[in-house]
Amino acid sequence: MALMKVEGLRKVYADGTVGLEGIDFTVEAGEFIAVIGPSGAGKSTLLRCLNRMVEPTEGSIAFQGDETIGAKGRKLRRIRREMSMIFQGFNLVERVSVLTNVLHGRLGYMSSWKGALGLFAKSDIAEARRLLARVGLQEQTHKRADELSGGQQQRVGIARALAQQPKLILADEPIASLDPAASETVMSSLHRFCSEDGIACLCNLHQVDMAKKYASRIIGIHKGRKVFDGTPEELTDEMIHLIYNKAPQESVRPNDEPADTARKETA
Ligand SMILES: Nc1ncnc2c1ncn2[C@@H]1O[C@H](COP(=O)(O)OP(=O)(O)OP(=O)(O)O)[C@@H](O)[C@H]1O
Repeated sequence: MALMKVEGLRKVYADGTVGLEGIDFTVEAGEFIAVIGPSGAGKSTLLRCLNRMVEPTEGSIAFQGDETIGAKGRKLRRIRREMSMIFQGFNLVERVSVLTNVLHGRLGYMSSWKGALGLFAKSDIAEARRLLARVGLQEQTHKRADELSGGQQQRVGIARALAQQPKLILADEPIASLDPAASETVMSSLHRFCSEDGIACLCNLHQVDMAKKYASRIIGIHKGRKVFDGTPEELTDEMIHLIYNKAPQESVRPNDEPADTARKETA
């Protein structure tokens, strides 16, 4: 069984803007997938629909065999804690310590009153410290999050995501705010930890070179439609041009389904 199976995913925003149209793909356990496409293509909408931060309009998202669309209460909480999110703007609580930010990754496993009071278990604190050492930030443990550089803050974001013990990490342009050196550190850390822990990752990226370097599979989106799904080797210059410059229905298959993909989906 695939870790995630997305079928016919469609999102139309309240103002009528079509964010996604007929998206189908599967994610296998441990796969590292980059999602690329021009600004406004629907990359963020896709990731946010997968964990229901954005409510999909139509379609199906099966995560570990459970339908995510329509899930509520405990079921939604369980789905979300096994699907961590990493954000472009880090989304740390700036005024609290680095350690506490990592511990926030454990909130989905705690009762809401314990979480509100910050009553973390000793084992969670030990694990958060271990994760901070893993991302090379043990010396920053007690600093306020906003005292760290952007690259360091994103490594806290990675440690927080790992604290959730997820099966899937959704990373929405994790390096868009970082300089080249910090971008490399963040991408190599994210890739290494996912690989070591068998975590799948869907990573939105603007940088095609980074997608080719780190992902085993690349999904290309143009105007809300999937126009490419293949390996880095299959992502030719022609395909890159297609993803970034031409609407599939205009350029590849007039009056037909979204452009053919370099690889057929496996169920
Ligand atoms: N809340 C919203 N209401 C209406 N339209 C929206 C909303 N959020 C996004 N959109 C639109 O949906 C489309 C897809 O946007 P999305 O942010 O998913 O693209 P993206 O590929 O992530 O872009 P970028 O790379 O610039 O972040 C765009 O046309 C965008 O303007």
